[in-house]
Amino acid sequence: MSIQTRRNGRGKASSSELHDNPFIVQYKPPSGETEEERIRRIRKFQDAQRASKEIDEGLQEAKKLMERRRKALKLLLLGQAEAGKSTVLKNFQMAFTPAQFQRERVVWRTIIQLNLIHAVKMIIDVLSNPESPSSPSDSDSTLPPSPCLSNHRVNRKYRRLRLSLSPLLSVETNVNKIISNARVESQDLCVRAGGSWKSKLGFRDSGGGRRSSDTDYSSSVEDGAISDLTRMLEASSDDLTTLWADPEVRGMLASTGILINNHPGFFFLHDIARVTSATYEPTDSDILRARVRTIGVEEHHIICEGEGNKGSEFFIADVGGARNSRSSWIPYFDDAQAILFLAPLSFDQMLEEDRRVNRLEDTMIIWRGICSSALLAHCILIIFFNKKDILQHTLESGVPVSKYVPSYDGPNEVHAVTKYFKARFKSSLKKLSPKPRPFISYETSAVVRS
Ligand SMILES: Nc1nc2c(ncn2[C@@H]2O[C@H](COP(=O)(O)OP(=O)(O)OP(=O)(O)O)[C@@H](O)[C@H]2O)c(=O)[nH]1
Ligand SMILES: [Mg+2]
Repeated sequence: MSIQTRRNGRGKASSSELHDNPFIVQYKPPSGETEEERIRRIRKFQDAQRASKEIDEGLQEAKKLMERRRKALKLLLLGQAEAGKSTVLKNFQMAFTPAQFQRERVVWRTIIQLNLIHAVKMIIDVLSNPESPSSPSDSDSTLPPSPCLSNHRVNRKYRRLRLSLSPLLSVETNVNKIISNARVESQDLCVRAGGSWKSKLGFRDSGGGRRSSDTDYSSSVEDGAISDLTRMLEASSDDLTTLWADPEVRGMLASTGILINNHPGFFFLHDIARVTSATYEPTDSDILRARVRTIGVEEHHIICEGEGNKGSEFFIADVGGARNSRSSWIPYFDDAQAILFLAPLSFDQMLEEDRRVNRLEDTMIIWRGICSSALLAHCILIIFFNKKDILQHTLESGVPVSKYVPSYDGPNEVHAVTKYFKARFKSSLKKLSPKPRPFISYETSAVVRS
């Protein structure tokens, strides 16, 4: 789309080409043109030429990107909400683009602080209202409310703690508003697909680019809220430690049926002094434990940095797994070469978006849909039986698989349970796939760095 015409063999435009070119025609000198009009016309012509050149360069860039995209491997991460898709993506980024990931650490620090405060909020809600916990219990067991809250002394103690933590909670609300999409109802921190939430948390891409004064203003508001959060957390460290160390609090959480090991923020409660310190820098393990719910589809272009595979490229699409996000997966089916399907064997858990639906049952329904899809018939399917550590913990704590899956009559032990479900997933692929495909599976704990 260039103003310049195609050239003849000697690098000159032919007179007929010049004559026909609508851009040239538009800027032809009219008869009786004054000197002032001539200068104005030439300036306009030069502006148009500049704009055209920019469009040409943009098109060239887009063409190059499409060509690179055509050659690169395209992966699609699928699975229900909280299956671990974004965590697997972080593993890829840590392994293949460590320098880029290093620059993002600042973002994860704030997310982890918010995750920690979210867990504290959950505890406070339970303390305030033990008979109807704000977070429904994780499993479908119905346990009686805690008896310890009837005690007045205990109530007074929690009221004081809640009061002293209230400034921290209001700062958290401010930061949440900056980065989240407030319209989405969820227990978790939600972000819209795209990198803008990361830049709000201080991540500056190496590309940089000029910032307008408006951007400078909102950045300073955001930076202010984030440093308030850090300051308030440090000031609240002792209160948080007291709250978490209290055996009555633990007892009460246990009695409401909330499985604290399954909630991201609770992991950071085991390390309050470190995470609330003003100089806190998250480790890789912390970042893998951090939780941000994906809404929509985020596509990541990975250009490997390491020696062995430097310059190799692939595209990974990370999708939101909640039920109302699943229709946004379909446009990505066309292009995908391989699907990494995350299938935690959470046999005793319910979906957050519909507490009547068992998580593992839901995962199997999604898997059957993927196996039978004609659009995905050409795709390599790889299944990750993720959250193996949680499965182990659940089984060791005595939760019987047969209570949830009556057809299971094997031992209540990780190896046997995994083998049983693996066979069911494999059989669905064999039965439903439009053409034969190998069953490729791994047992993973995505929070452990590979
Ligand atoms: N213990 C344990 N936690 C995990 C594992 N994999 C992921 N998690 C945690 O589970 C939470 C949810 O993981 P995500 O990767 O955000 O889940 P997702 O599939 O991207 O979820 P959506 O974005 O809502 O679709 C995070 O706090 C992770 O740290 C695992 O193997 N073991
Ligand atoms: Mg996600």
